[in-house]
Amino acid sequence: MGKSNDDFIMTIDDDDDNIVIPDEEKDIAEEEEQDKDQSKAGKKNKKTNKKKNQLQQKDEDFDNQFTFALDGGGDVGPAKPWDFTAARTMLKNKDLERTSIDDIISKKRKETKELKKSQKIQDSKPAPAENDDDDDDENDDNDDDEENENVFDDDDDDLAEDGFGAGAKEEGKPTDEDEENDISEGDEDDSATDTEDEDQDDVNMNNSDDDDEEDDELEQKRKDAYFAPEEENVPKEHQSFSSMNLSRPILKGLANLGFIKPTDIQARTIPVALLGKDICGGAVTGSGKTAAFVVPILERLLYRPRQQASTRVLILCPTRELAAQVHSVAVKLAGYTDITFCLCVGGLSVKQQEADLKLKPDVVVATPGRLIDHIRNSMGFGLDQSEILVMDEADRMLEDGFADELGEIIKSCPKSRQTMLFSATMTDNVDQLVRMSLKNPVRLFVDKSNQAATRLIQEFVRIRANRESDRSAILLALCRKTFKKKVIIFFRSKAAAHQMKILFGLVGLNAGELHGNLTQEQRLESLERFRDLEIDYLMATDLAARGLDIKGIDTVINYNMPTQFAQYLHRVGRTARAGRNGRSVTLVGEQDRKMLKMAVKSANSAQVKNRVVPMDTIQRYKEKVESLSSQIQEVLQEEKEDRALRSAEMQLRKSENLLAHGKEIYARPARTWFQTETEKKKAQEENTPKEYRSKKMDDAKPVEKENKIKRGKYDGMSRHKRRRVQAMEDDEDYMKDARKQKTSAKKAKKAAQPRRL
Ligand SMILES: Nc1ncnc2c1ncn2[C@@H]1O[C@H](COP(=O)(O)OP(=O)(O)OP(=O)(O)O)[C@@H](O)[C@H]1O
Repeated sequence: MGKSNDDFIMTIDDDDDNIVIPDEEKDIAEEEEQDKDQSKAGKKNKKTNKKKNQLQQKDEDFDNQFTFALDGGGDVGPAKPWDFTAARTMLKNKDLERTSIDDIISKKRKETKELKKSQKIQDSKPAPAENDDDDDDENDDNDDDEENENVFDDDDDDLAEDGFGAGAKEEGKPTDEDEENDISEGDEDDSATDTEDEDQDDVNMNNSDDDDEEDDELEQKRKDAYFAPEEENVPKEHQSFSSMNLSRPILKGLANLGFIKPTDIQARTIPVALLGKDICGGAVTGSGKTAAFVVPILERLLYRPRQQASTRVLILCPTRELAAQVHSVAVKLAGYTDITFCLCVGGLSVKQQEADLKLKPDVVVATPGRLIDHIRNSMGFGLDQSEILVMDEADRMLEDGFADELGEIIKSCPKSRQTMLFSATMTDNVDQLVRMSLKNPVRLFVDKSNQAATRLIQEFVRIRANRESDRSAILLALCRKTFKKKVIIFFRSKAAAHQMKILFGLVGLNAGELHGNLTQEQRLESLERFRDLEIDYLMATDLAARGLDIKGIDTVINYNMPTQFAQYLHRVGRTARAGRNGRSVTLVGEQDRKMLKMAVKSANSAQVKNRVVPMDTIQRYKEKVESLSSQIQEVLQEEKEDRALRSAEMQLRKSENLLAHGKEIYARPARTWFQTETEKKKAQEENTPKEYRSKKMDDAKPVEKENKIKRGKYDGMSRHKRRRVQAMEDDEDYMKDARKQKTSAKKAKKAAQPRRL
């Protein structure tokens, strides 16, 4: 039956060997002590343990084999390599009070406790012990903690019992054999044994490989013609930054961040980028791509003519937070130079940015939307002097929502510029790169594409088809018992992230949130509080999936498996960064099987684990969640009312402002956008891109050839459909690659076998 699923199922021994979760290693007695009261003393205790664990873990979980750990690399940088100082100075509405969901939640908790107390007092007749327990289960945190003690034991026992599944054993089926079949299906392709089954499998695969081969050859020819040959352009392997001919101020900036030895992507990118070549770069998450493009930019800028200030470099990022982070790292690296920067992202004061742009900063770090706003509406700002264009998370930029904006930005840059693209999931698809207008780029792919970091343990918790309603209970159980700090949890929607934050708050877990429904101030604050260990859990949407670098995130939990494999890699890439250990836990539904297979296939078997949450634990937490559902609704309602009140206040202010300064306000020129209102609306409604695009192209004459977006095959599809199709194509490509690798390995193996005479 191909490969057994032993490699995949986590046994208790495996667990001991491979899983280092400090909280689980504590004495049960110590846990009892800590869990019994969550009052002040308990919290203090938790903090001390938290610190102890941090210190202990610092030494234990760092991978000394990692390329840039030899000199202390990943571990010696400052605790806060970035901050949001620049972003904070540009916050709008600083004086406006905002809703504090935490206040509403703690008020609700207090009310519940008081209600419970008064019920007990009123009840003159002592309740039978059993009822008392039930009552406490629903409302009392301390008793809930006692449940956890049992749960700790349960969890340890049950980790290996079921082949793959939450509480599958309790359901009585499927049998272990069924489980093995399911999992080995996915594993078979990786098996090294020469079983008949596998040979059959190979025959099937080879058929499709034959079909693919012709296409591949053509594609390969196109690539050979398009890309600059790498060997010619990479002068040599660099073991240190000083061997790269970098100037002293840059070396000092690097040392200041604790960067002593370049990472692989830095060693390969910096020399090529210094030659002014276009670059298409890919390396796993957390491998130092930011410095790989910032360092050569700074070095080149040191030699800029200084007579006349102009904006020479543009760095584009898909999210505001990532842009703020890149800006902050760049400013720190340039700490010993006179290079100037400006952060241009949505959600922050346009006026302040306009003022900064007037000074013609050397480098602008921006999100596309706000940048276009400035190109159109900020007097005197343009990109006609730009010499370098960088697109971080470039593959994301090519997706819908960005593609049109990108075309507009590229149109504003001179053709002679240097262009560099980076992403952990970068592809070398020629069509895409032509669209990004790269010229004869050097392809610098350091790691095997579509892989997670080597120090990442990927766990999966199965959610059976009829048990989808268990998700919140499972998440709560995992967080109460096992993953207690530095956990980022990804959700598909803002509403789900918000509701879970409320649920966590109601059970006394310290959680924050990061998604698009928050004000920019709240978003920055959440990230900083999470970075500074003030909150243990960050409930996030994919807004936080790419690029964010928070030192020491222990665990990434995917409440839902993302629908694209690349997105999965970016999410789990928030941990196990810069050579450190990390763990991801993904709740996998029946519909996610394909994605699960891809994750398993792309990892070493030692990296992949199965986690089982016992059925009785799930049941207990489910009851808890259900008992809190009305309170969640009340909190949401209160929040809604508060928001309505605030919005009314804002309207009032606005009207007062209009009355007082109406003339001045109406005299200002209206801000324009590169699309007409109708076009914008149309694009937002995500409909018929073909009509929209062709109209825009006709309007914008003369249009540079490079901006003509040829995407005939997606024409007429809705945005969602197109994204789905593109994601499926990406995934197909990945599977194709995997099959190809396997076939060539097999061919090589056969070729290596001694031939009969
Ligand atoms: N040469 C170096 N020595 C030590 N640490 C480094 C070095 N280069 C980068 N780092 C650290 O590695 C971490 C990851 O870097 P960075 O955020 O640039 O990764 P990335 O490859 O861009 O990740 P992602 O794909 O998630 O965006 C950061 O904390 C950074 O400070």
